[in-house]
Formats: sequence, structure tokens, C-alpha cells
Amino acid sequence: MSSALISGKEIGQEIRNELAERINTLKNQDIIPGLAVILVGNNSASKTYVSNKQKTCEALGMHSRLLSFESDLSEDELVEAIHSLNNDPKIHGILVQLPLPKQITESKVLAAISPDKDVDGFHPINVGKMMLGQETFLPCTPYGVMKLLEYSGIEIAGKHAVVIGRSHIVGKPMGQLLLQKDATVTYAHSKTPNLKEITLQADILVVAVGRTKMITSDYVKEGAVVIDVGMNRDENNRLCGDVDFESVKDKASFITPVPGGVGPMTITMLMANTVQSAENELRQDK
Ligand SMILES: Nc1nc2c(c(=O)[nH]1)N[C@@H](CN(C=O)c1ccc(C(=O)N[C@@H](CCC(=O)O)C(=O)O)cc1)CN2
Repeated sequence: MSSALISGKEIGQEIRNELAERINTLKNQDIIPGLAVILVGNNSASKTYVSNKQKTCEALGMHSRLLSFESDLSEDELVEAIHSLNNDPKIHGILVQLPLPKQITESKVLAAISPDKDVDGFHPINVGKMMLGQETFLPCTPYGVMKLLEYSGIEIAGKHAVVIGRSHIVGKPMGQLLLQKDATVTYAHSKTPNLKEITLQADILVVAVGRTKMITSDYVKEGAVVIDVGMNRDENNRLCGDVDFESVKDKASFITPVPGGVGPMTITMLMANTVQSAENELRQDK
């Protein structure tokens, strides 16, 4: 079987076109959605992601602000910067680029962001709402995966979804979102024995382990949908995922590439959450 490619580049563009219309409607009511991105330190991948977020904001006609700090910034200074953004009427979304330097406790910083501006969906209140299936900002990567499945016409209800990975920002919310769409969900992770036995049962396999090309065709059931959230560098420093694309592509029914699959959706859904936040503010003002 040869698989259909799920392009995050194309689906992301389609969603951004829809967002452009919502942004225009907001502008007609004198609201420009504004995103503040906080970068601490010099991590080169983080710098690239932050710059791409700013470029995407600009392309959509949104307001973007970058707060860039040296890596020795204290936790208190960071929290103070967040408090000031919480009170800034031009800013509808606040994002702290992860990972943070070691002296800063991630959970403390994320909890300082106002839940109303938490466009990453990482605040404990928003995580709780997501778990309860209430309306809230969804974490951008799993939200993007759900959109890839939806726009590709892939049925979720009644399917067995296996999520490999249990991080707070991808694995855990990913399983929840699939469960809310009536999939039967199994979580697997680095301590799961007999991983292959489990992945071979998956109709939908989402891989977020951070290990280069770990999932080869012998882990995949014929006709499965394979979503690769991994972002690694191979021995030639080329970007690649957790899935061995060349071996899996002839077995899967649908597959995401790396690059060009899940990655571009992360930024698109961040824009969607920021636009949603601006619309929420408008609703509250009425
Ligand atoms: N506060 C957050 N920090 C981090 C998040 C997040 O969602 N919120 N996710 C990742 C990094 N990330 C966004 O921040 C991100 C990663 C990758 C991509 C992407 O578009 N990847 C491209 C390839 C890009 C390249 O060439 O390097 C692709 O897959 O096609 C976007 C966003 C950790 N931190």
C-alpha cells in the first residue's frame, strides 16, 4: 500500500486563510490580535521558532512583540515581565518559549500567565478545562494534529489510537483530545514493555518520543495513520522525525513528513488561539 501524505504546510495555509478573514472582522472593530513571545537565552532552535512565529504574525497582519532576555534572567524578573503583559490591552496572547534555562521553574512561570492570554494552553486552569472537555486554549501541537486528521477526512471515533510519549505539552493532551473524539486510546512511553505489540494494534499512531527514526515499518499495522511529532537531526544534521518515513510510507494509509507535517501546524494553531483570545475579549466587552 502506498500512503497519502498529510501536508501540514498546505493544511496550515488553508487554516491561516480562514484566520485572515477573522482578523479582518476584528480589525473592522478596531482590534488587532497581539501576541507577545518571551525568549530567554540563546538556544538556536528556539530563536528560529520565535522568529517564525513573528513572521507568521506579520504575514497575517497581527501585532507581535518579542521580549528577549539573557540566559541569566531570574525567575522573579520573568514573572514580573509576564505580569506586565497580563495587563497590556494590546496583547491577547502570551507565550514563553520552551525550554527555559535551569534556574527557572517552568511550572511557576507558566502559571503566572493569565489563563485568558495563555495561547499555549499550558496554564493549569486551561489544562483542567481541556481534561473536562470545556472550551479553552488547546496546546498548539496536539491541536494541530487534530486539525491534520480533520482536514484529511480521517475518522477517529471507534479507532484505536496509540500515543507514544507522555510529555505535558504533546503526549498527554494528544491522548485526551483523541479520547474526546471517541477513539480508544493507549499511551506508550520509554518504560513500556513490548512496545511493538501495542503499536501494531494502532489504527492511528502518534509518535512523540524524540528518538530519530525509531518507528520502522515492523511497528506499524498495514493501513494505519501515522503522525510523526518528532523533530531530530540525523547523522548528516538533516531534520528528521521519530518515524523512519521511507520504510513506513508503503505500509501506512496516511503519513506526515518531517519537515512539513506537524511542525507548521504548531505555529498555525498558535495564531488561531491568539485570534480566538482577541475574539473572546470582544465578546466580554459587549
Ligand atoms: N512555548 C512553547 N515552546 C515550545 C513549543 C510550544 O508549542 N510552545 N513547541 C516546540 C517548538 N515549536 C514551537 O515553539 C516549534 C517546533 C517546530 C516547528 C516547525 O515548524 N518545524 C518545521 C521545521 C523547522 C526547521 O526547519 O527547523 C517542520 O516540522 O516542518 C514549529 C514550532 C518546543 N517549544
